[in-house]
Amino acid sequence: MKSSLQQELQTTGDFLALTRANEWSIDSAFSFEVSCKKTQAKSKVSVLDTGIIVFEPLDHVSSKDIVLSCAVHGNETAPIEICTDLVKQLILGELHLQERVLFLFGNPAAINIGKRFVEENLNRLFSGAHSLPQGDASGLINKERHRALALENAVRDFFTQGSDISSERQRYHYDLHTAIRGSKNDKFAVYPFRHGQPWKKEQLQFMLACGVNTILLSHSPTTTFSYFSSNEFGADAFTVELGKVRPFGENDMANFAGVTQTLTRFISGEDLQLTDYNSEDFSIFEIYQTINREQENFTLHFADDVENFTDFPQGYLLATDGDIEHRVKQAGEAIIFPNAAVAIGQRALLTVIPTDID
Ligand SMILES: O=C(O)CCC(=O)N[C@@H](CCC(=O)O)C(=O)O
Ligand SMILES: [Zn+2]
Repeated sequence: MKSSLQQELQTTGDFLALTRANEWSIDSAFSFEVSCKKTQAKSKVSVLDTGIIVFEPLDHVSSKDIVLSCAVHGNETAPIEICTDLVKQLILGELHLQERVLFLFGNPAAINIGKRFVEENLNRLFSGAHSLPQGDASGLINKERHRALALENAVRDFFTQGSDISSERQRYHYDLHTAIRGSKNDKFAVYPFRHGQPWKKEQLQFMLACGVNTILLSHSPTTTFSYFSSNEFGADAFTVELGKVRPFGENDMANFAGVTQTLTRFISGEDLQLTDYNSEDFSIFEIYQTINREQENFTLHFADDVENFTDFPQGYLLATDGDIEHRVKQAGEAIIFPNAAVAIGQRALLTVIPTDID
């Protein structure tokens, strides 16, 4: 017998509503079949937990396992709207499903309060960090830590089950975010550390098709979600920043048409219409300084409305952390993700310098 959750979901396709109504878990998982109204292809839809839903083609063998995540930070609404819309189209049979897709709505309770997180920043809890004491949250067992573990398990199961279907598969994880500040480059992506493996031009071409022409290359392991999937499962993974944090309904979705269109084509197996790689199409940076807040008394020495990718002269004092001064070391060094209010021990600022991948 269908549960009321299932009935509601199959009628409305509104997975965000189900997710928001169940902040940390649902009573029991459920699954059902849908047929695409255009192609008649059948898919299996499995709701594994709140905010965790898998779509799997039933009529053909797929070759890609795609993870699309949003709301790892609860107030980053544009990605939530994009994923909600894709999920709705799939549930209502309006979009052909070619590949296996796992959608994750990371932090439903944080969505409900319109905040980045409830107790602890979820995107600092992956690769097992949920089980380690860290920063001023040392020793805490909170719901975000449980959620990080649940999300890790969902990704692990999804990729592992894919390998049972066929051996030659490609894995992807695009973790969709928005930046707290405005950015000179409105859409950009963090390419997690690849431990010396080459940066993939084809992935940058995919980003470009999404309207993302600015890439930050990371040179060290992090506890972010995209690094987890890249490092542990060999997925092509990015943290993708789509504009600036705004409340639901205030996003200019036309600004994200490239992302929506490219993700739609990707999951439905249409030609992605990627252009040939041309370095001039991109602004590529490498992460140069990672400045953590280590002291109670941490100050940034620029205004709150200074945008991401603003550069400062060599020697400029960017931040003081107690007695420690953090200054610009190189001409062209620019700031990303400044946030003086992070927990002690966490990243308060990145700097980047221009580079290329040739
Ligand atoms: O704008 C900001 O300050 C933060 C936006 C955001 O949530 N960014 C991610 C980036 C993750 C990564 O480095 O891959 C984060 O800080 O978690
Ligand atoms: Zn975010």
